[in-house]
Amino acid sequence: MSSKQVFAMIDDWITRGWLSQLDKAFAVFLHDLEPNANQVVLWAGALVSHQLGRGEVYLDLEKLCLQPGLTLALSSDDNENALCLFKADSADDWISQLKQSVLLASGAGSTPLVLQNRRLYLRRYWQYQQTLDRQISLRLQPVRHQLPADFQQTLQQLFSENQEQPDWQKIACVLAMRSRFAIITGGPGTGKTTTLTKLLSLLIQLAKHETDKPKLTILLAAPTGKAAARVSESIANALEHLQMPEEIKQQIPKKASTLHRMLGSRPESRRFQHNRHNPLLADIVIVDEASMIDLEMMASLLDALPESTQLILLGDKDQLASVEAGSVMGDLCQAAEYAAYDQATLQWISRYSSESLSAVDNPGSAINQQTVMLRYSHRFGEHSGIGQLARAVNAGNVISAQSILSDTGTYPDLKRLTLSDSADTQFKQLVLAVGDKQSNPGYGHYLNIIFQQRPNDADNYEQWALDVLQAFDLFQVLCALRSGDWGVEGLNQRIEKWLFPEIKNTLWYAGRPVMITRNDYNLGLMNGDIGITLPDVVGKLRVAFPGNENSSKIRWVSPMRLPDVETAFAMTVHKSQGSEFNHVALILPDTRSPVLTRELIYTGITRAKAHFSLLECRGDIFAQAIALSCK
Ligand SMILES: Nc1ncnc2c1ncn2[C@@H]1O[C@H](COP(=O)(O)OP(=O)(O)OP(=O)(O)O)[C@@H](O)[C@H]1O
Repeated sequence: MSSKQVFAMIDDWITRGWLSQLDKAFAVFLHDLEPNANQVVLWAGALVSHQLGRGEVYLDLEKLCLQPGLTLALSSDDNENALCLFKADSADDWISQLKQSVLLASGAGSTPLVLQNRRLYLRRYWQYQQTLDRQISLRLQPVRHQLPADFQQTLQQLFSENQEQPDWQKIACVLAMRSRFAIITGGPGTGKTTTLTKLLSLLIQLAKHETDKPKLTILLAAPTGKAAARVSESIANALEHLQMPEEIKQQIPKKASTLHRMLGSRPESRRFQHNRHNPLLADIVIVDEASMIDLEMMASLLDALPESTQLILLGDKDQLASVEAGSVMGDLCQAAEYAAYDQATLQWISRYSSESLSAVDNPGSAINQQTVMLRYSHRFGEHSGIGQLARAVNAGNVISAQSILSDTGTYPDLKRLTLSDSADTQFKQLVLAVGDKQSNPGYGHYLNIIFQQRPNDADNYEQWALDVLQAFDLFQVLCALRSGDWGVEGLNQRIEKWLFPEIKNTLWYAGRPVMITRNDYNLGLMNGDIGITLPDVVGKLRVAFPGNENSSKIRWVSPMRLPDVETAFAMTVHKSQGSEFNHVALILPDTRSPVLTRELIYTGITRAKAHFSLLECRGDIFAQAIALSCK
């Protein structure tokens, strides 16, 4: 096939919606670099770019030849003919043709493509992966071969009230004392923050014992402002309930910053102020909501850490991966549920925690040895429909998930609605509901506060705005897609009309919630931050954003200074990561889509703290989504 024919086929794929102009542009770029490049190189370029666009950092050639439709997540059912091109070849055929090109190397160099273990990368992403592998493996070496004699007693005291058997929280602490890398994963309310607080108190005591260091430098971060605010709140809560000496409590950080702020972001640049030449000064760095971190950000973080810094990652491995390329947390936590510990790890656990775990037939990787999965949700007990539903979805158990959803007698925190059309009245009622924290709130609640509780005096303005922001957080409509009647765009238009029928041709109005869609370093507003448009003391519209992570003061911004925002009555599940709402209404579209996966449904459900409503236009989409996993 000539290059002209390849580009004609790529155009056909673009028409089908399978590839983008960006993917073609990358193939054209390769062709410009090597005009004689064979067709495999051009296709490989377009497909690596396509995979990156859907969050995959490499193209798996083996999988491509076996299951092209699935590997590339192509949306149509009639893709067989178009894909026979790939099925005819084996991965070895692809590799031997790729290796003839000057555009590809199997490691160091400057070629745009890198082939490693039958995986094809863009060089930049291969480098990120190298940084990640190297920096993590450095930290996996044990730094302690034994712990002080009185350590066990301190540990027993800290965990004396825990009822779980085995006590995974205790095991997580013991393992994290061994080396400079640890992962603590678990669903919502499994005690990640509580465990972290206890772990930090142990590490502070240990450092005092080992080095008599007066104070450890501990940094706490999360990928978004909202996630940083949540972890700060959880740590403050945990510290309130834990018994430990005041001098230790004082060393535990109470405020998290965003990763961007911690690393020192620079306007209009992907690079950070902190890197290997200007490392962060920290003994311990903790990152919460680590499932939201993409490969580039994780590589930047690791690049900025001195070798001696201990890194602790917390998060829920079963949540959706970041929107950007690379499901780092999911990859690092592979097989975490099997607790595939080797003999050395089992001995360490039993020696210091007195927990005895059974040996497994196939012990896992070095990363597995430093990973602990917390399994018992202290927030969603056995009677919580949200907890039960999340577990069934996560296990891919369609029958159980369906029956939990239908059993509203047993689980009053769940609701399931089948929508007749886009103007369904039940949906409208749910959105308009006033409710309050206890009953199912809709958007009527925050609007009541705006229009009925607006203070007459300037003194109470700040508090009123805080109340509005908190009330808006009680309810959120989530959806899977951006476009279409059931995507962010269609839903935002409809909900706006329902709530503000009198508003016409006006972009800005009192009550409009907006989400930032692009980092604005000058204003200190990050992609995903949400603000509400409110009239200020003299009636002029301004947008109220919660204070940044180190302050609880409202940040008032003029709408004129916010070019990159969109209305936020509905947001994608992806954008909702790191946030929680009392009531979540998850709307599934009326057509199948490769983005509708088990991880998306699980993430949507677990954003709900007290009430979860599933809104469907077609009965089969929920079951199909649960059956499809990103893993
Ligand atoms: N072992 C335990 N026994 C009893 N209650 C616990 C235990 N561990 C945690 N909790 C309680 O469960 C609740 C959730 O704990 P925590 O905030 O640590 O969980 P998390 O996994 O960090 O939650 P999130 O997913 O929201 O970040 C808190 O009220 C905490 O006090």
